[in-house]
Amino acid sequence: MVGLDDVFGDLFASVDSVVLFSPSGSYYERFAAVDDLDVIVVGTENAVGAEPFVELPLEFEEITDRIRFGLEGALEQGVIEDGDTLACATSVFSDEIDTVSRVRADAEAQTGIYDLFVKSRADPEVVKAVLELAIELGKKGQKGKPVGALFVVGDAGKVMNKSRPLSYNPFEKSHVHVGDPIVNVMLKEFSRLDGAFIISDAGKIVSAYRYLEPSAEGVDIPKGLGARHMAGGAITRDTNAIAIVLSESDGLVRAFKAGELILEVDPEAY
Ligand SMILES: Nc1ncnc2c1ncn2[C@@H]1O[C@H](COP(=O)(O)OP(=O)(O)OP(=O)(O)O)[C@@H](O)[C@H]1O
Ligand SMILES: [Mn+2]
Repeated sequence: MVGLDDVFGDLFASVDSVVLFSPSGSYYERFAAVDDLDVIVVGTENAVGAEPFVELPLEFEEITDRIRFGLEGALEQGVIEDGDTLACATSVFSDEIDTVSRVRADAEAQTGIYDLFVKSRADPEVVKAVLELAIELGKKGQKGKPVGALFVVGDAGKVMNKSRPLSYNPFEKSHVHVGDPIVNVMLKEFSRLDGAFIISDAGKIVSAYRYLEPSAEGVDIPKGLGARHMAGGAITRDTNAIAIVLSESDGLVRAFKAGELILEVDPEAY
């Protein structure tokens, strides 16, 4: 195996920082002990008490999403710089770190996936809860049948002004919040019905059954997506809300912000 270290060593030669994705404590300690090495930890929680730490809103199954999100967050937090070369160490096949990717941080290529959570008007926990709900709904369907759903999160007053009721609002006088298990059951139940759910910055369910009437001018969403996605995308251009859409037809969960598609995940992968 002579020379193998040299060849694979190129992967981490002269990197600016090492980015560890959800390392175990002992794994992290080994890196932290190396002199003059910038180590950044990325994960859904800071189990190793690392500094700097970049929080992931969910454990992206796709390694490219995971790394992209982590690096966008690290750029936003100023712990790496545009053009830095990074060795990103993550797990693909097991719970342990088994893969290293050499990646250059590119501020130009930002997808906005980090901003979606952290820089949205809505509380990141709320965005996370809605995304998880949409993924769960996509995975299981409703009573075994695929369902679609549209959640508009944040800037609820303005969203209400740009929409109208399709039916009586079951959340009219209630003060319930997304993330509460009982509320999630209700949301799943109501997802069979038409229209959008409107959720406030703090996660309060403001309304179900809303028909969105945003101006679709200047909205650039991929061709082939229908009215639900168009309405969801467009409302995020017209307001400071974000939209999380579960497609009944292709089963994917998509997130829109500022009129653009930011994130696409396959619930089956979670
Ligand atoms: N403007 C709107 N506001 C709220 N909900 C809407 C709006 N337009 C469509 N919908 C909802 O989306 C549902 C599906 O519509 P459509 O098939 O055109 O959308 P789609 O983008 O193709 O979504 P899917 O991938 O789930 O089929 C409608 O039955 C309706 O409940
Ligand atoms: Mn459709």
